[in-house]
Amino acid sequence: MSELEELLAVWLPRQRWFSGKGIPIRRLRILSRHRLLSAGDEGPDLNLLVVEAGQRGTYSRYQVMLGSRPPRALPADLARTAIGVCQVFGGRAQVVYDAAHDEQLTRLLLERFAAPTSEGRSEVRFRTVPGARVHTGAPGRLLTGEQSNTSLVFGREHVLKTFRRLWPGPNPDLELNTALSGSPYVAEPCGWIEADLPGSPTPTTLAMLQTFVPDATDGWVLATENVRSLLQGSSPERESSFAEEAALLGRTTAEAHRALSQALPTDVLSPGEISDLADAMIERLAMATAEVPELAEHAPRVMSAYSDFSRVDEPLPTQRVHGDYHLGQVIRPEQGWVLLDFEGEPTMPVQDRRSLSTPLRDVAGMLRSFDYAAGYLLIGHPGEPDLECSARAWAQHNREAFCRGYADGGGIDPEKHLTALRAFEFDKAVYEVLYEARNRPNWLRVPLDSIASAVAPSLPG
Ligand SMILES: Nc1ncnc2c1ncn2[C@@H]1O[C@H](COP(=O)(O)OP(=O)(O)O)[C@@H](O)[C@H]1O
Ligand SMILES: O=P(O)(O)O[C@H]1O[C@H](CO)[C@@H](O[C@H]2O[C@H](CO)[C@@H](O)[C@H](O)[C@H]2O)[C@H](O)[C@H]1O
Repeated sequence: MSELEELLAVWLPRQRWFSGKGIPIRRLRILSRHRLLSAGDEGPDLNLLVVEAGQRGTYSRYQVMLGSRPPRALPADLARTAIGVCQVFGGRAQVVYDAAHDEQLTRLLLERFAAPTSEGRSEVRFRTVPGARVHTGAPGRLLTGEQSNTSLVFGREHVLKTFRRLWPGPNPDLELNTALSGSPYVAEPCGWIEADLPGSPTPTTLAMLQTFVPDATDGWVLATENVRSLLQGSSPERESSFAEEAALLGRTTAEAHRALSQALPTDVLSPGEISDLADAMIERLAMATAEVPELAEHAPRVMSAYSDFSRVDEPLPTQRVHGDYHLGQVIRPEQGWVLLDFEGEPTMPVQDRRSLSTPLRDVAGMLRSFDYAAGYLLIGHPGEPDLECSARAWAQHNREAFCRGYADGGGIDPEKHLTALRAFEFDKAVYEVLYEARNRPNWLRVPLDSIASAVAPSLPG
């Protein structure tokens, strides 16, 4: 490996968005590198790298936005983002760092959208949506938090989401946001960055530029504030006030699903295909149990739900769906809920995430999230049965409200598909067990407890 590759092999696994945590990187290769921007002779430069990390024989691609400056020219406030000192494009040694923190560079990045050059044959292209206006001038402020990607907010105008794990072809987030463009359910897409990468016949999406939705709070924050205040003994009206939000979210979800089904292909799952889907769930359960042995004691209960699902003999409509739907993926400005992040589950291969699925998968994801909001607040209160009872009642109340809103909004009635819904909820909970074990071991109890306490298919009510 080159000097830079060695440095990146150490830096990459420490990043929140690195999806291969816990498995050593055996080999790291820079697949492509482009000097995107240069602010002058003394830098800084913005270099866009696509690297391939090899772990246990599988190779994953990641995007790294690398800032570089002459040594000793790194401002003090960027020192903590330094990766090391090495040559980037040959020539003099440079200090290299995470460019997402460098406002001088992120400001220039936005300007490239406003003034796309004639870069038709360039390997990295900035694209703007016809008719979209890009407002420049503000630096990109890095959004912190538990993110799978890296998002930069420019004033109150735009968000640039740079995709970290790269998969060949169009990114589903861009694809579905574009399909819903003009609707009130999404932030308007304004542009994207794409590149031709080795081994991929179609351009790969590197980043997506959207309008910023100002004065919005995300659903996870709203829900956990509500359940927390309830647990602290505030009045029951506060519980019902969130149920109204949950019902509106259900309705909005149904409307967004309908808009997606009108804009993009649809199909129907035959009973045979349903049985194949149940087999895939069983496989995922086996994989997760091998990595998280605590799952084993609950496996019979989960298997029985999958087995009931495999015998469902009525066709299920399918379409493009969100794929990783939870309270952290929806924000609430004054005018209503807005859906974000249509990328699907970050670790799933992109061809699976782009395939058609039943909208019940998203319904199940959001129902799990109400359980999560309650379960998360119980982490610090083990062995408090009254608290547990109130938190679970909160979750149930909001799950019911969401399902009612979904059916009222014209979606398929979740109450009429309890067997399928239960299987999808378990499948999501199994995914969450793996996700938490790899990323937030302190949270592992949340999905495990849900699996342990799930009762017969009586949801909702
Ligand atoms: N267009 C937007 N307007 C306002 N906030 C946004 C917008 N897009 C993203 N955000 C904020 O950024 C967070 C992360 O965005 P998301 O697309 O879910 O990224 P990731 O895939 O990294 O989780 C969201 O929870 C939300 O708070
Ligand atoms: O980074 P993404 O938002 O794309 O999704 C991943 O991370 C999520 C956590 O940040 C994770 O969601 C799980 O935790 C949420 C609370 O933090 C909870 O609302 C969700 O219901 C639960 O699944 C998501 O699964 C993962 O793909």
